[in-house]
Amino acid sequence: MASVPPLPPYRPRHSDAAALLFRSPSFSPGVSPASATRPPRRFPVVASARDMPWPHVLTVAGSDSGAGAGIQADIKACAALGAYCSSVITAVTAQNTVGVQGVHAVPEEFVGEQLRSVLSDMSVDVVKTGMLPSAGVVKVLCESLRKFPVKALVVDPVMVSTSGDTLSGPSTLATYRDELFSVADIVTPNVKEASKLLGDVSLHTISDMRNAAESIYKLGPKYVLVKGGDMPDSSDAIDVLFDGKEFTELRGPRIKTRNTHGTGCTLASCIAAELAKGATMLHAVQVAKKFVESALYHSKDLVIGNGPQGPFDHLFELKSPLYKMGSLQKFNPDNLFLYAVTDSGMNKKWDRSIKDAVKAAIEGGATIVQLREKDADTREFLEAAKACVQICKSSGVPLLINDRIDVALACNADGVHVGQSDMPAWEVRELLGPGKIIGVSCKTLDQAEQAWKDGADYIGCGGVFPTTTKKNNPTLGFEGLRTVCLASKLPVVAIGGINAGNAGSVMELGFPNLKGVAVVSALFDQECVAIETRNLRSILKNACSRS
Ligand SMILES: Cc1ncc(COP(=O)(O)OP(=O)(O)O)c(N)n1
Ligand SMILES: Cc1nc(C(=O)O)sc1CCOP(=O)(O)O
Ligand SMILES: [Mg+2]
Repeated sequence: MASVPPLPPYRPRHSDAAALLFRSPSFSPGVSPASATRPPRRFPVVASARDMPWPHVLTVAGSDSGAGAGIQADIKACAALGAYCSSVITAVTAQNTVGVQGVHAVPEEFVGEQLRSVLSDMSVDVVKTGMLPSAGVVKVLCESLRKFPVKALVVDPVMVSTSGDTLSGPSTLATYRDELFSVADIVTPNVKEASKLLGDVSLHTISDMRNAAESIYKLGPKYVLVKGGDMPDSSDAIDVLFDGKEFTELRGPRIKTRNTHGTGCTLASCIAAELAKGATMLHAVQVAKKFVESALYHSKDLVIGNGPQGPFDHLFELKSPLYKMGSLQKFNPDNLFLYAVTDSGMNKKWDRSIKDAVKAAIEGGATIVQLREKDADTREFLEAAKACVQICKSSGVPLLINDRIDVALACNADGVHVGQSDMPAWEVRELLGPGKIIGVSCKTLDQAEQAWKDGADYIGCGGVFPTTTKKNNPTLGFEGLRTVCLASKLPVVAIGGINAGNAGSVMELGFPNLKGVAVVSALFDQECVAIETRNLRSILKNACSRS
C-alpha cells in the first residue's frame, strides 16, 4: 500500500488555544482585554459533580513499565474517550520497546483485595481484563464479578505480547475458556491468540478468522472480535465481529508505523469505555477501531525507545483541540440512500429559508442532508447551520456542511463534504477528528483510492447526468460511475442531474457499494420539497426491490 500522506510538522496548537483561553493569571471569563468592546460571555453553570454520571471502566491487567500497553494504555485510552478508569494490577512487568525483560505476578489474594476495594465502593460500569497471569487470578476475578456484578465484561485474552513474549501459560488458557469466556460480553483475540485459544489452528484468511470467531463464540461470550491487524498479506487491517448470527467485517487502512505497542489493550479499553457510556456493541467496536487507527496515524513518526515496537500517543487530541470526540457519530452508509443537498440560489428563488428547506426534506424522508450554500454570508450561514443541526439531530438525520470546515466545527455538524479543489480530506480529518463524517467528490479510481487512504467515510461520484446546478461539471455517465464504484473501498453516492425520471435506473445498477443518490434541483428547485422528496424516496425503494 502506498503510504498515507505525511503529517504536517508538529505545531503545538493546544498552547495557542490555551493562550487564547488563559491570557493572564488574572483572566476571568467575559472580561479578557480582547472582549472589552463585546458583551461579557456567559459560561453555562455546571451541575454539581454528584449529579454528573461518569462512565467507569475497571481494568484488571498488568503494568507495563514502558507505558505503551497494559494498565497504562488502558487508563490513557479511557481518559481519551471520557471514561474514568480504575485499575487492579495483576502483574508488574519490566518491559520497553525491545520486549519483556521480566514479569512479577501480584499474589492472587492481593488481586482479590484490590478488586474488593474498587468494586465494593465505586460504581463500576464495565470491567475490562488484560494480562491475567495465572488460573488463580482468573478464578478470583470470576468470584468478584459474581459478588459485584457489572454491566459488561470485555475480555482481551492477552497471552502473548506483541513482541512475542508469553504473558500467561497453558493452565490459564483452560481456565480462561471454561470460566471467563462464559461471562464475557466480548472477547477480543488477535489472530495469534485466537489460534492459541483453539489449539494452535492456523489462521491465514478472513474465512479462517470467521471460523475462529464462530468456534470461540461457542465458548460462551456474547460477541467475539477476531482482530486481523497482524495478518501480513493485507493492505487493510480487517477485524471480524461475530454475534452468534451475523459476521461484520470492520475494515481500516493499515497504518505503516513501528509504534503499534499496546494496540490490543487500547482497542479493548475503548470498547469498554464506549459500553460504559451506553453504546451498542457494534458502535463501541467501530469507535474503538477508529480511535486506534487515528492514534496510530497521529503517532506514526514519533520516536520513543530504540526497540522495534514503540508506543503511540493516546492523547493525540490534545494537539488538535478542535476535535469533538464527545460527539462521535456512527456513520452508517445506508444514510446515503436519499441525500438532500441544499442550494442557496434555489432557496432564494422559492423564498424559503435554509431551515425550512431542510425541515421539508426531512419530512419527505431524506436520509442525510448537506448544506451547500455557496453564496450565503458566513454569519447567516452559520446561524442557519446551527438551527439545522438541531432539526437534524432531533430527527436522527446526519447533517454535513459543504466545503466549509470552519462552519462545520462552529456548528458541531456531523461532518463535511469536500471536492478535489477543497481542503484535502486528510487535512479535514486532522481538524475534525475521527468521529466526524467526511465525504469526498471523486470522478476517477485514483481519487477514490486517495479518499480511502485519507480517511474519508464515503465518496460522491458524478455527474452521472448533465446538470445545470454545478457549472462546467463533466458528465461521467453510468460507465464512469461503474468504474469508480468498482474501484472504491468506500460507500458511494451518485450525484448530478438525478431526478424522479432517472433515479430508478441509477439504483438498478445494483453495485454493492452504491448506497444512494444525492440530489439538489430535483428536491429544492421545486414548489413542494417534502412531496418531491417523498416521491423520490418511493422511486428509490421500488428500484432497490427490483434490483
Ligand atoms: C454528495 C456530494 N457529492 C459531490 C459533491 C460535489 O462537491 P465538490 O466537488 O466539492 O463541488 P461543490 O459542491 O463544492 O460545488 C457534493 N457537494 N456532494
Ligand atoms: C454539487 C454537485 N456535485 C456534482 C459532482 O458531479 O460532483 S454534480 C452536482 C450538482 C447536482 O445537482 P443536481 O442534482 O441539481 O443536478
Ligand atoms: Mg466543494
